[in-house]
Amino acid sequence: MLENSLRKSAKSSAPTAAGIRHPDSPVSKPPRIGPSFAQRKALQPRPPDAVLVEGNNVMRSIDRPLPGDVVGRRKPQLHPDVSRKKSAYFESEFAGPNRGDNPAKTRLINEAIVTAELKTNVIISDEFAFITDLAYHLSNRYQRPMSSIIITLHHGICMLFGGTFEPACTLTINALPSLLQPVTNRRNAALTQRHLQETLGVVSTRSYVRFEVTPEENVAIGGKTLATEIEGISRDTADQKPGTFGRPSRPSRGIMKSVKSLSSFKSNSMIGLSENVPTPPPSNSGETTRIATILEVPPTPPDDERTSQVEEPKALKSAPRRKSLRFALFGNKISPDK
Ligand SMILES: O=C(O)c1cc2cc(O)c(O)cc2[nH]1
Repeated sequence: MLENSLRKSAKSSAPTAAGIRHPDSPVSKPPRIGPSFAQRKALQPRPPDAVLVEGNNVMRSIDRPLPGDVVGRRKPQLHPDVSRKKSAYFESEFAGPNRGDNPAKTRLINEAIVTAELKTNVIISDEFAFITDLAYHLSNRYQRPMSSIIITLHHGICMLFGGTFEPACTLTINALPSLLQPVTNRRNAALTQRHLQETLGVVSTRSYVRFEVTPEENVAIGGKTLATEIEGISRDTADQKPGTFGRPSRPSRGIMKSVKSLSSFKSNSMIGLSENVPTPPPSNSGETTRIATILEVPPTPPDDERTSQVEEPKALKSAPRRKSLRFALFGNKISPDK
């Protein structure tokens, strides 16, 4: 597709274990190949494992800074329970699940789509693994099902970032205003840039994340905006209140229609994980694999999603690699070297 010299030179460079190749920069010299990602990860200084809640296997760190914390500033130590509740409060306030009193509306909002567009000059040979990992990361960050995540990936493109062609990327995230609050953005920027550093090998200083608020009026599916859909639900709910006089509810445009329209959209045109619809095969293989059961609401972010101490690796041509979500989903069905 792209036949420019950047891509050609990148193509000629040896692929790494992760199947990711960084373009040889015509401007600055490409970095020397260093130790593998696993070796670098093992060498990285990591804070000692957090004290676990006594007597069980809860793996969540209690020393993780809360959203809005200035890392490094001394703060009074909170009791672990208080700390966890406070963290959970922020997580649920700024990212779903929203718990309104209208279930149909709540569901629409909790399943509102988050789109992400990633552009990078790095060449990713296993697009499926990369995009699946990113989708899982965003599904976790924004607390919505995988079927509510849309990602477009443009890789191996010609990108001049801050005057050099070193590995870099831009990521634009579109979501409803409630999901893109300043505190949430601060946290998600750090966590997502760290994710990109680990999966793409792009240091956070060369990864530009842009959060774009997209109001309900500005998104549509099936010819109807989300705002219209929500208004319809509210109107129908008001109509159905006992003792109120409103227009009779029309079954074809009622609550169930609204919910059904979204779910049928999800199962028909999206991955439809809960429906056991086959997922796209890895781009480099012809096989079709069924995804195992996946939780509708993703689990609490794993312990490794700490915002602090995001290490900047030396610029390396070797590909970073971390265990793909696919292995959690598919077990041994896919060979790890794909
Ligand atoms: O952006 C969304 O998540 C979104 C838009 C939209 C429009 C619509 O008519 C629906 O029924 C659902 C929906 N979700």
